[in-house]
Amino acid sequence: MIIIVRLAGEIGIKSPRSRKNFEHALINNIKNVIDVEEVSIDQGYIILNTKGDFSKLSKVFGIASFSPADVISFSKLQDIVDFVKNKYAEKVKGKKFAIRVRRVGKHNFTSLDAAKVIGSSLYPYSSGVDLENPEIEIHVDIRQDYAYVYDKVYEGARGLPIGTTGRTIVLFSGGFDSPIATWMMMKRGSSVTLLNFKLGGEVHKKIVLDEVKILSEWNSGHKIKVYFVNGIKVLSALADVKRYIRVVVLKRIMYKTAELLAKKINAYSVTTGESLSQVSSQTMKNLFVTEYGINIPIFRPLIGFDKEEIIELSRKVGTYEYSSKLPEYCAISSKSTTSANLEEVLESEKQVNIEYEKLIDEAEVVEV
Ligand SMILES: Nc1ncnc2c1ncn2[C@@H]1O[C@H](COP(=O)(O)OP(=O)(O)OP(=O)(O)O)[C@@H](O)[C@H]1O
Repeated sequence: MIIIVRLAGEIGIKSPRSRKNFEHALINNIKNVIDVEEVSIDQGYIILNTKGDFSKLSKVFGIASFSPADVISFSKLQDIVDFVKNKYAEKVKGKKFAIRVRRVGKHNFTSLDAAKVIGSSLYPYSSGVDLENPEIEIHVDIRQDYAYVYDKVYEGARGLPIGTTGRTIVLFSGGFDSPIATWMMMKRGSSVTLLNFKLGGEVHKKIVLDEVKILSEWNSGHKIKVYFVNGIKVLSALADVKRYIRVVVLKRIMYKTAELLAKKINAYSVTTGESLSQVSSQTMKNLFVTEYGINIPIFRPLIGFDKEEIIELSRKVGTYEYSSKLPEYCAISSKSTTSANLEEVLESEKQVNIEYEKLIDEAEVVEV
């Protein structure tokens, strides 16, 4: 079966060299998720020859849409008309239809001419033409001496192919936000490595891994590594830190651990699920204090999202069910200040004894 894959818009406007790299990465990613016997590139389309189930393409980033198609060669317009009539006369029975023609190459007819004759040949079998709301839409994409004919256009996930924009370390709590922040980075073509401060024992770990399993369906066949560090040990080291700044100090420890891990595995950013002022630790002032002195870009893809928007996305992505099971582990966040004092936080941090290298070395690493 032939499948036409349309590249997500942005890939099409890249320079020829980068476009080639993106196409190459996308083809490899596609091969990771479906059985491809043959592949070629044809003016903005990737053409796949596949035998198996192609539905997994809907979760491969970098694809705008895709269609199973017939490919026919022709020498005159009538050849196309005959093919479409043979294939669709039965299918348009009792239905309003539309013919959509796109044309590239030199021909002695225009796209409109082609649509008219193809349409006229099907008209007697149908309930008429409806260009606004057709019940069946037949597409004919004409090239020089061949054409793609199809009637289904499946939505792709858009974005950029995974693996094309660098690796990020995601601070992954397992709540609603960080899985969606992860998905947003994956959508922009990033490879992700997850870092979880395990605060709720095996229950916490299981929820995280269930979410990672869902996210890996969107990861174009690549594995996702999760580092579970001992969060309880970190919490106990914070016992003497004043309660109202404890959560800010904890977040700084998380950022620092993520920064160190990024350097170890050649990642170039840290991603979090923070959204401006969603909770007290996420006010602009507290984010400033939390990020102070951290020497790696911190990405917060959800910074401008409302909680409802994040939850809606989590239903679409598939993590909602698991995120909703996560109990509130950050009990220390109650009585937190919304305006931490930088000097006070830095001073308290000096009293906390954390061996960052050891935290990472002793982490349990699971690959999903
Ligand atoms: N236990 C944890 N392990 C790793 N990262 C964490 C942990 N807790 C919080 N984070 C990071 O800090 C961000 C903000 O967490 P916070 O608890 O303040 O808000 P939240 O709304 O509960 O976030 P989430 O919905 O992602 O759990 C999270 O999105 C995540 O990136």
